[in-house]
Amino acid sequence: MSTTPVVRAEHLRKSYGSTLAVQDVSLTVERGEIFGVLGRNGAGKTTTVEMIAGLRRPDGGTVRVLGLDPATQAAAVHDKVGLQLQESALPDRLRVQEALELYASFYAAPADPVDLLDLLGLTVKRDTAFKDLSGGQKQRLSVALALVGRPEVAILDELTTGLDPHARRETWAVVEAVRDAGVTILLVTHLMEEAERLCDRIALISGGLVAATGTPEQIVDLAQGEHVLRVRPERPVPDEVLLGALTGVPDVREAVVEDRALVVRGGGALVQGVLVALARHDVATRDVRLERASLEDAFVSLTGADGADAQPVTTSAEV
Ligand SMILES: Nc1ncnc2c1ncn2[C@@H]1O[C@H](COP(=O)(O)OP(=O)(O)OP(=O)(O)O)[C@@H](O)[C@H]1O
Repeated sequence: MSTTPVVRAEHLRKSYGSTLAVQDVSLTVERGEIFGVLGRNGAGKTTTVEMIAGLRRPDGGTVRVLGLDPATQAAAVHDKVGLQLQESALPDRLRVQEALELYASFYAAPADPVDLLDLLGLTVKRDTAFKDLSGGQKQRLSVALALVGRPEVAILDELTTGLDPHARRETWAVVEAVRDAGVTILLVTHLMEEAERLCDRIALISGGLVAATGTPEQIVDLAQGEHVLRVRPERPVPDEVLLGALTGVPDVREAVVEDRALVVRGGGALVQGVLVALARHDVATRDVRLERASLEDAFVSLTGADGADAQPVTTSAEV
């Protein structure tokens, strides 16, 4: 039995003057999942979620949130969507619980601030002024504020940017707790580790287009270089002999020598091909390790060149 998706966006398009921020984005978010919108800075992620939240009107395409049109049914969408946007700021002296109570007063049937403080690990900070919170605590408060209207879906934009690794991990745990409490989550991030750790499915956005959609594993598999094989020769072998042995071996896409180990990227029957080729060149091996390529490898492979804003890709792969 299929249920209505929480979010269905089809062929969204949005320009700012001559900047085509979102060229063609389609995505579907199902109930109960953490869905990641992943891409580099400037890829069009925030513009996409702002159209989903009804903060911006698309130039083209359609959005439905729980069957509602955010452009024409803004009030109804507002009741069902909790928004945590980049860099939310509150008055310095406002205390944590006061902020929650203030936001709760905007809703007819808000969540209990005490429960939210507990869920987000802020109970001990409830009397602390906003300016005295750490970066991670401010972010958790911003999530609490996004949840105060008891939304069915929460949009969290660059939630952990600027946090140290410890605070980041704590925030991830909070996001999972929120999902476990029954809220569907649309998570905007440029951090691949975050997407891999948290998301059930991801839309990888590049140049205003969807480069790939799927689970983190599916996206990794889609990318070239599905596997990374690391082989250490038993005795020292010159680099050129190691690399030369791989000439013509099918499925090898890239090979380098790192710290005396041969590191080979490729797909298909990579292990067999490499080990047979080395044996033919009398290279005995020990310590053979096959690793799956990371989402980071896939990200680079699917969104083009490394570095700043990626070039638009012209194909979209739905997996
Ligand atoms: N209000 C605006 N006016 C003009 N151009 C804008 C505006 N907002 C975004 N842009 C441009 O649109 C493009 C997409 O921006 P958007 O913020 O959607 O990307 P993003 O993927 O969320 O990036 P980031 O991670 O840096 O927030 C960028 O080139 C950006 O400079």
